[in-house]
Amino acid sequence: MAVYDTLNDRQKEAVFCTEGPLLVLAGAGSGKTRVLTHRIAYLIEEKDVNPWNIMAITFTNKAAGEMRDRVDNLVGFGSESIWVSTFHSSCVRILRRFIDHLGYNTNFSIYDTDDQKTLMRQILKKLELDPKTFRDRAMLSAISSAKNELMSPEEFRVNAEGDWRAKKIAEVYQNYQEELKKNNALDFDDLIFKTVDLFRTNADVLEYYQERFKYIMVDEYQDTNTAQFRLIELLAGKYKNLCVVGDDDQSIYKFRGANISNILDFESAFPGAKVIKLEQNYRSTSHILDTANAVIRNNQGRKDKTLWTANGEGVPVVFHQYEQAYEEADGIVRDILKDGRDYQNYAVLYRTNAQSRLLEEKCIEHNVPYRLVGGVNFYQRKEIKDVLSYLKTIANGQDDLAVQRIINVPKRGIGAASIGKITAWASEQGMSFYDACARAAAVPGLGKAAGKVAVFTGQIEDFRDALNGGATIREVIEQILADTGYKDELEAEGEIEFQTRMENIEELMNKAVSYSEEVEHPSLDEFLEQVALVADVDRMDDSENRVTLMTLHSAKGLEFPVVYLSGLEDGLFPSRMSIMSDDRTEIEEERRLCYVGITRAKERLVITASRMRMINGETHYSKVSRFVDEIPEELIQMEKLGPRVGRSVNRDEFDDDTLPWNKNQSRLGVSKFGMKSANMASPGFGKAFTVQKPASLDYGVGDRVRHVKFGEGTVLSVKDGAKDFEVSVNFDTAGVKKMFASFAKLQKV
Ligand SMILES: Nc1ncnc2c1ncn2[C@@H]1O[C@H](COP(=O)(O)OP(=O)(O)OP(=O)(O)O)[C@@H](O)[C@H]1O
Ligand SMILES: [Mg+2]
Repeated sequence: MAVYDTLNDRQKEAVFCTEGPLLVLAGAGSGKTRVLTHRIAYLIEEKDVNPWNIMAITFTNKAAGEMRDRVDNLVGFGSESIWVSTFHSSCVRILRRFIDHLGYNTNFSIYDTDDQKTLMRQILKKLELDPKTFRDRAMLSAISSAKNELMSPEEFRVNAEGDWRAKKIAEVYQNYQEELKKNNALDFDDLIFKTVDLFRTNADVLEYYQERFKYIMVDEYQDTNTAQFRLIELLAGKYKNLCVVGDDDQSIYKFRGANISNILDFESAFPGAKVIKLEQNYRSTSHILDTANAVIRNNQGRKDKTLWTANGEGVPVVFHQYEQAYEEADGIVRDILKDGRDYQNYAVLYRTNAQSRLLEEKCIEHNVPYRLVGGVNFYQRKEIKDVLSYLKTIANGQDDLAVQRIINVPKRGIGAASIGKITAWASEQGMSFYDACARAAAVPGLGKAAGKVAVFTGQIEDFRDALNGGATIREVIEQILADTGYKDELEAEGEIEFQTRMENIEELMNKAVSYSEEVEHPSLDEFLEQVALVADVDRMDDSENRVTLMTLHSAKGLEFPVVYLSGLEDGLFPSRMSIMSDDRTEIEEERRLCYVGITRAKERLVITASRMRMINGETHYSKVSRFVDEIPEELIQMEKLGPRVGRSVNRDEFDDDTLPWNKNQSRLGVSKFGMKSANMASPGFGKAFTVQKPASLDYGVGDRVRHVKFGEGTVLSVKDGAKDFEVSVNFDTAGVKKMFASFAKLQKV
């Protein structure tokens, strides 16, 4: 029984209690997931339960994979026939077998968000509903909520009585379901909805699965929604060997229909349920744990839990406030390098995906390998590549790939065949693709497309004129988005995608603004050059030893020796929306998210914030997050930093009076200032691109130097600019480039 010896008594109790409903309700890091894996092992090894009869449900595919690994390690055999999967993938397996009972074909397709939107747009058109009043995204979200609550179109209609808009939505829902069925398709929410439907209407199918899954376990139970609850209730209906583990303090998916009462009402839903509370945290030091407890204590209406640890105090939690968001990112990466462990020991967590951009950049700049979880590398994102391709085309039009990328984005009716003809003629004439486009009328066989190409080059010329006439890069980007119809095309894809993509583009615009503020004579060429330096991530090696960058939401259930919680600013985290909401539970959900973040850390927790952050091209001044204020002073250490990287602060200095707002002025603690005033307010403003200017350079004119991207070259000139050395290098293959010394990091060879 050596395996179980590593469990404490409470954990053992939970592992050995195999029959009947069981709720393990416990705080973070108390070994809930560990109980589940050991319980599976115990069932198989000690209770002779056939692995085939065990189902374990986790929240993400990643968690499912980890759980299977853990079970594999413990049991070593038979783990492949245990169902360890997410709700959705379990349901797909069930439906692939039995959905014909509901009149679908078992080879049904699963619609992703894009498919859903396409379908929805068709329906809105068919029903002649004004797409401004009935936005596809809003419709889909209403339908999703209905499905999460197991509400059919008919029920929706009955509920909608007397409400004109709701009645319309009911009609949309009805049509949407009919179309899905016609296409033999299910959307994501249908997977669970239809499985519940199948079980409710087919007693024999339900019984088959009840017999099959004699033992059911659910991790992260606090985040199940009503439909998922029903599903579990049905499956466990016969044997009632259901073990769920969760932590009401970690419920962070209310916006996806998670219903916290599933966990709070477990005992009434499953009479005779045993409840076990785990109180020892094995993950974190007491400083970290006390910090987490101090924060979550501010939520009302929670089941009070005591959580202690024998891990010792550990090092204090550290808090840094930086002046600028890029300094914050830089400070984090430098701290990682200073701390000096293998990279895989670190996770940097943030509230919104847009925050990853600066972190990625600083990792690249400092040569720190990283993995971005649940997101695409900023510069690999379609919209960023598109906008950069426009800028490259405007800059000189010599980058054929860039021009070809956007010649039909947004759609201008210039097809692959036309592009092929232009390409062929361009190479025949020995000119660039863009130059050929500019002479479209001369391209043989282009026909009607020639006119469309001319419209495109006309637009590019307009943008060039604007730039030459003094427009800023940001203004040109805005003009591109509006004049080409790019923004409209994005918007047509649906609200969620639109918002995310626009946020990313806005990040790029922030970058352009920072750049323009920084240099005396900003130029598009130089901007693109600087972007190219950081956009190049290909040289990253492929090893597992990387820093993890991810949102707080995707960090659930995971643990890391060192965790950085970044962007702890009122208005960002907690989010501006939650602060403005009259519904107190919104802030409480943010606070739970903060609790999740803090409790990911095993040994070291570093909390960071920035006083200024660019959001949508405007500088926002933010107060330190209220969550930081909830941490008792004795637990948190304000560390002094060098003046260039960040200013040392102690809590008194955060007093509202010292900052350019006061409590009464701004409920949000966020004030907006125009760029100029922001610049005056802080002499250090706007250095998103430069690292500290080196005191001197160890190379001079005539020396040979190496650059990570451009290779070797000879230094042509060095200019001692106000903020940095400007170095001009003639690279052997890449030609002459002008760059900032601190940024280019040239090595003398
Ligand atoms: N009895 C124990 N002895 C030693 N280590 C333990 C014990 N119980 C749990 N741990 C370790 O503590 C850490 C946290 O455990 P686990 O991930 O199971 O907690 P959890 O309650 O699921 O956390 P979360 O709420 O974040 O999901 C893991 O590294 C686990 O291996
Ligand atoms: Mg867990």
